[in-house]
Amino acid sequence: MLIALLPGDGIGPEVVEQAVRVLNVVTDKLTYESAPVGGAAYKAQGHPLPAATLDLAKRADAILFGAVGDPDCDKLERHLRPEQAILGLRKELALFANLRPAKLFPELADASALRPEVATQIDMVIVRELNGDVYFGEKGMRTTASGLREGYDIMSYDEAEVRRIARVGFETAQARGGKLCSVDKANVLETSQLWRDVVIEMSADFPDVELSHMYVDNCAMQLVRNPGQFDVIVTGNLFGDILSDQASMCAGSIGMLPSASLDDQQKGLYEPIHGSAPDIAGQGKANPLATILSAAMMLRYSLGLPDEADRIEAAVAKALAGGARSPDLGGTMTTAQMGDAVLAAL
Ligand SMILES: NC(=O)c1ccc[n+]([C@@H]2O[C@H](COP(=O)([O-])OP(=O)(O)OC[C@H]3O[C@@H](n4cnc5c(N)ncnc54)[C@H](O)[C@@H]3O)[C@@H](O)[C@H]2O)c1
Ligand SMILES: CC(C)[C@H](C(=O)O)[C@@H](O)C(=O)O
Ligand SMILES: [Mg+2]
Repeated sequence: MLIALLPGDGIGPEVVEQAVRVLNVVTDKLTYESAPVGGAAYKAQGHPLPAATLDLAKRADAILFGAVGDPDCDKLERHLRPEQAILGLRKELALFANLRPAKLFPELADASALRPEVATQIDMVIVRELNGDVYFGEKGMRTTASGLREGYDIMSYDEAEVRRIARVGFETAQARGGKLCSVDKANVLETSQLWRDVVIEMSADFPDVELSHMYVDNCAMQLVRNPGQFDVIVTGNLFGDILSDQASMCAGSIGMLPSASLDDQQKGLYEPIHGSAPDIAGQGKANPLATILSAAMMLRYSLGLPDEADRIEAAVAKALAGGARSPDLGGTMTTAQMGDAVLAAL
């Protein structure tokens, strides 16, 4: 099976390297092809998502992605910025369902920003819509009648978009604890009112799922107050982006959270939820566990290798139990040493 490796920028290549080392030990069924993406691709080829990179992503059985983002590129026209590469891949491949599991490894209770007795309750999946919302609406800069510069980004969802992600939310809840919390801002936004109406309509097909609704500002607060109340959260693109970074820190570190971005078949892109972390890039300080756990999700969701996925996840737990800690977890181990610790625990 062909894996497209898209390491990207900053710490992306550093963490992907460790994930490949781990994959190579658990299975010999994979072949790899790499391609530049993001700022690296812009600098080499003049575009953040070159045609050959997109073609590889389409041909591959699954994609393992690092991160994109480069401060050198922040002043480029938007369509040339590194971030357009990940947005383009998600859209071109119709990867609309982003699963971001946030679970506290018990050994990391002291790394969480929350009190240990609160943090240990965290075991949730955030199901984030990935192809719509304010991310993909009409946007631009214009001048108002009074001569002021004005930026605008249109937020919208149509009912079919809401239905397909809500279905993933309900089904994810069915396979877990049976609780789904739909997060929106229906008290202010029409986009959210439609979201809520459609989710309620769909709940008739899932009588076994206990559905609740929460405004996003309250959800941000509840994630810190009592994260154990959540089983599955389903939400839009922007709210899901923000809430998942917050959930990551409740669960110990942004360097711990993996993700799967799925289409309606088996195809998936797998990446840590964090970015290219320019502040620590090239220093061996990046925690590779989010990417290693993303590789495990890839084995499970796209490649039909659940036992190998279990093996990786167990090795990560064992490495943490054995004291493996990168700086974000309060330790001093390098990126490669964290990879070594997982390999030793396999
Ligand atoms: N999917 C993606 O490729 C993706 C995701 C988020 C941000 N970005 C991009 O990354 C760049 C930097 O963004 P940012 O600083 O807001 O977010 P970031 O996630 O890159 O970093 C935020 C903070 O978390 C730390 N951090 C992140 N990952 C870590 C890891 N694995 N181990 C240890 N510490 C880690 C960083 O050092 C930094 O202090 C921007 O260009 C942004 O657009 C890309
Ligand atoms: C880099 C950016 C476009 C991206 C997003 O907003 O989706 C990132 O923050 C993420 O969480 O994957
Ligand atoms: Mg994000």
